[in-house]
Amino acid sequence: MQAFQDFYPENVAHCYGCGRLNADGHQIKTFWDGDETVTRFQPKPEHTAIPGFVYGGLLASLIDCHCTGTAAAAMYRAENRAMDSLPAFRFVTGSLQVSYLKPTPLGPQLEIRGRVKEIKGRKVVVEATLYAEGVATARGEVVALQMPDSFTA
Ligand SMILES: CCCCCCCC/C=C\CCCCCCCC(=O)SCCNC(=O)CCNC(=O)[C@H](O)C(C)(C)COP(=O)(O)OP(=O)(O)OC[C@H]1O[C@@H](n2cnc3c(N)ncnc32)[C@H](O)[C@@H]1OP(=O)(O)O
Repeated sequence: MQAFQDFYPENVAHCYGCGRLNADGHQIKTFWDGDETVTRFQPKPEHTAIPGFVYGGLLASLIDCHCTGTAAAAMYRAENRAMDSLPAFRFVTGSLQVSYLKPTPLGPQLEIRGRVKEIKGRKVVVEATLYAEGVATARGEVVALQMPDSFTA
C-alpha cells in the first residue's frame, strides 16, 4: 500500500521529516485508518533526550510531518480525488503546537494517530496523538497551509 508521502511530487520530496528522497531524514509513512491517519516510527538510539527516553524535538517533527501529510490527504478526500491527480496539494506548517504528556520510552515503535479538525479554504487544522505501547505520551496540533509559490526554489 502506498503512503501519502509516496505521492509527493519529486520537487517536494526532500523534507527532513517526510521526504522519501532525503536519505538522512525520517522518511515517515502515513496511511488512512478509517477517518484517522496513522504513522508508525521506530526511534533510534541517537534520538535520545535523557537516556532511555525519546528527544522531544523528534516527537515534534513526527507530529509535524504526520499532520502536513494528513492535511494533503484530507484535501484529496474532500475533493473526492485520487492522490496522484493534478493539481497536487502541497502543505507547509503555519503553526505546530506540542504538549508532552509523559516521558516517551526509547525502544518501542511509536504510533501517531491524526484527525482532521477543520478544513477552511487553504487551511487544514489537524490534531495528533503519539503513543508508545498504547500510552499517549504527546499530543499536538498543526495548522497546515497550502504552500505559497514563494517556496519554489
Ligand atoms: C496525500 C498526497 C499528497 C500528494 C502531493 C502533496 C504535495 C506535497 C505535500 C507536502 C510537501 C512536504 C512538505 C512537508 C512540510 C513539512 C513541514 C515543514 O517543515 S514546512 C516548513 C516550515 N514552515 C514554513 O516555513 C512556513 C512559513 N510561512 C509561510 O510561508 C506563510 O506564513 C504561510 C504559508 C504559513 C501562511 O501564509 P498565507 O499567506 O498563505 O496565509 P494567510 O492567507 O495569511 O492565512 C490563511 C489562513 O491561515 C491562517 N494562518 C496563516 N499563517 C498561520 C500561522 N503561522 N499559524 C496559524 N494560522 C495561520 C490564517 O489565520 C488564515 O486563517 P483563516 O482563513 O483566517 O481562518
